[in-house]
Amino acid sequence: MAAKKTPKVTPLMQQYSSIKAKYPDAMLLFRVGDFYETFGEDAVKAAQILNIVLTNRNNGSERTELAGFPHHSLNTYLPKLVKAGQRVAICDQLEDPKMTKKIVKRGVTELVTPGVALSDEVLLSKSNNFLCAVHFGKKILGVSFLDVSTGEFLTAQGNREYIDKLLQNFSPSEVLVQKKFKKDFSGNFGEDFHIFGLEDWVFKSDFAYETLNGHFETKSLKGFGVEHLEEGVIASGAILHYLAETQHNKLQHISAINRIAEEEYVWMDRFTIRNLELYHSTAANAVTLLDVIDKTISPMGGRLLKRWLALPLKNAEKIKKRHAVVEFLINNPSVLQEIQQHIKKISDLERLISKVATAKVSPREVVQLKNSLEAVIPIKELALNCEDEAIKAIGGKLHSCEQVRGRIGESINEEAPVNVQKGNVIAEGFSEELDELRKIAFSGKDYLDNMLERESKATGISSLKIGNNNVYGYYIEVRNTHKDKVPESWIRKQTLVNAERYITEELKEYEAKILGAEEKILQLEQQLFSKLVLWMGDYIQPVQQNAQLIAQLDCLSSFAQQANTENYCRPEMEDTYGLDIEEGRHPVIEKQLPIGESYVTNNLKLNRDEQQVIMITGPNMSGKSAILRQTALIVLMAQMGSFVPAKAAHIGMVDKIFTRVGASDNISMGESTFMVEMNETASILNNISDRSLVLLDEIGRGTSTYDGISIAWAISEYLHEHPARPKTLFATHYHELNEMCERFERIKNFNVSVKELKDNVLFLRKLVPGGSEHSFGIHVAKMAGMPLQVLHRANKILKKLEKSHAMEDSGEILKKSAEEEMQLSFFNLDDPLLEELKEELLNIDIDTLTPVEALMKLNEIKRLLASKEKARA
Ligand SMILES: Nc1ncnc2c1ncn2[C@@H]1O[C@H](COP(=O)(O)OP(=O)(O)OP(=O)(O)O)[C@@H](O)[C@H]1O
Repeated sequence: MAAKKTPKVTPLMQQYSSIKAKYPDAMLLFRVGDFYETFGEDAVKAAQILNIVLTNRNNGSERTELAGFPHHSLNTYLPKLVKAGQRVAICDQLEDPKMTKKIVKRGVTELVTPGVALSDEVLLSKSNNFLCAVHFGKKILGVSFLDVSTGEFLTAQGNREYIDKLLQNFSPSEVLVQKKFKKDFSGNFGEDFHIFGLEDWVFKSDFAYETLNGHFETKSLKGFGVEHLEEGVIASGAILHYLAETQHNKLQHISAINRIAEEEYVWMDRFTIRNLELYHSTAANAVTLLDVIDKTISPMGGRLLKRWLALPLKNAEKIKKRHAVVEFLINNPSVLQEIQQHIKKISDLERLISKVATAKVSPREVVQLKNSLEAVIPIKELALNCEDEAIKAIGGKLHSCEQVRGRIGESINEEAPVNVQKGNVIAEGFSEELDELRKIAFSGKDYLDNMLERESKATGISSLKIGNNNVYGYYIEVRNTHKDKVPESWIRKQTLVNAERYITEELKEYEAKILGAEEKILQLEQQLFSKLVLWMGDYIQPVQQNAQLIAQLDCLSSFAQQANTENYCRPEMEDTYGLDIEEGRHPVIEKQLPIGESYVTNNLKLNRDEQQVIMITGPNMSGKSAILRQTALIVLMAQMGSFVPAKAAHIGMVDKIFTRVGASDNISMGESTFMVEMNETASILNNISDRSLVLLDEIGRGTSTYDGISIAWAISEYLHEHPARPKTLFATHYHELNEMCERFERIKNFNVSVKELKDNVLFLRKLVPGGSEHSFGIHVAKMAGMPLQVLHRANKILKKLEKSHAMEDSGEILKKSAEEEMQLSFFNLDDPLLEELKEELLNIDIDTLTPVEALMKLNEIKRLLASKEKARA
């Protein structure tokens, strides 16, 4: 019996499988003819993401899914795949199919991942696209960020909190970690990132130093000031390794690595960045501060503004310099207008030059680059003639890039196409050879007519004809009657009934020329273009420098324009620890008020001597949070160099801003949320300095009233007693906290005033001295449309509660010390619980315990005892 024939896998699929095996984590786009095809699971995913047809095909041994799209649609489909979080390996044909009889050689030419993207379709113009690596060192963590589309490469190292803050600031599109730390990463920094695991050996010190020094062609990294940051360097090494892995080898634009100079910037942790809604917001469609203040024109300006916002300065001199420029631009509107007019003509210089470095630039983009560099010239001249020293300095540093502009101008056609294959890239007059070829290709008929005329005259044959066929190419046809006049040098090729066909030396030459002319034109254009792009590699740094300087001017102009239209004032940076804001406003809320309503301004003063902690009480919705946030935003805007929404502001430099917002709903979030809130608050208390600004919004409300009050009290007391005396705003519902001002001299009560009407309250939104008597939650419920029945019932309950509450002295409760609580009657010596408690207590290290931790401990002990008592009952 004949053996059953096993169907053979086709050679194409064999090739596919061997390539796919090398990229198991990526979707493989396999070029077949004019299509990119995907197979199997990749095809299922691609069809779903791209909404293209999924088919089946028999590839020999089995059926497999298949989905594909035309190769010229790559730019449309690739970004969709990457945005969906796919890593995409592009597998191209590496030789011309016409040149081989065997199966075409194929290989992966690029691996596009969310963090390594150069295509405009994937990138957002005003945002960086960072690839990040995090190295979990023994004691500290290292981090590195690279935007391959701009060439910016940064590194830092520090504790978990610091790395967390940086991850928030730079929001990377992809994070590389050691495979074994993938879980730790999510545990520490959340699930919001695309993580990719790399092998352990990549995160080795020797390998990293070698890789970086190799890339920069240096002996050490001292020149960049990062040699000593071993953990950071390891992370940076992993990034460069990953780029090589993903077939990104042209990285000339990554010309430096910089340390993120932590000490130069205001410290804001992740909660602060989120709470203040600086540039991302938890609520969909919510407007961020960046949305409101960003008046930049260029993409690089937009990116820099975001960076300035994420990293406000601490150096008063640098801050004042920016303020001075903004003031100058406000006072010289024509200069401002002119600068902005020219910036409008500048494209994304930074990304264009990166494309030059990676050889991904198109002819049209090269022309854009030239035109952008041309627009820099009038800015340079204007800046050089400016009275303002800082602008003048920018003018001095702007590069005129004459050679690049000149070379591009003379070599590239102003109307060059996007695709070099389309031709007409190189300008006329740049290459003799090219001009000659073009003449042949485009004026072939004239040439032949001329030749015919010449030959007719020379031979005296009037009926000569020039033709062309597939077998003999170009020929001259002579009718039999004139056969005898044919010169000897002509070579006879074909005999027809009435005529003979000949070729001549000239015709042969011409034919060789014209036949290849068009192909040669394309080749030559590509060659010349590549040569130009390569040559431009020498100008990467000056162009990058121009991009940076233009970005700075753009940001400062944006500040000036915003200050003008929104009536901001120049903040005074003072050598004090105080904060004095006159008629301050919230820059975002004021833009969102319904037409006809105007923002109610508020004065606010904080200092370390008299008014260090302000306790702000007031009903829900009265505007407590707005005051807290606007204070932080004004400080932040001032220190990033902007003018501020106030009539006047005197600011003693702030070095850290902390904000905490209490969990509003302890039922849905569970008790653990409360503990998290406490832990987060504890971390503030461990990090405060004498220049810190602390904003606490309803801290402690996620628990029972007395727990909440106790905790809020303890925190405020701690902040007041702390030798650093940080400036603090505390918004709270607990009017009980108003008692604190009697015991602590630098705690002051304020409330956001409301006018009580018969059944309602009117929000006046003015911050006025003094505490408030009771809370107004029910009034707000009414405004929110709560049914009357519910409101009546709530009113009754409130009255009852207030009555019983009056009998207790809340101050007394707070004074109850831990010792007293321990002397509870059910404490029996033979009780095993006592042992447990004794151990707990002996293990407490009083020297390092913060008040909040003490309270939490106390809470734990109380709970233990309570459960015991319950068991007895
Ligand atoms: N100074 C102001 N001028 C005009 N409108 C304001 C002002 N302050 C706040 N508002 C408006 O009132 C709303 C509520 O303000 P905010 O959230 O600050 O109140 P709150 O007292 O913190 O409330 P809750 O206690 O519920 O958190 C804001 O969204 C804004 O629309």
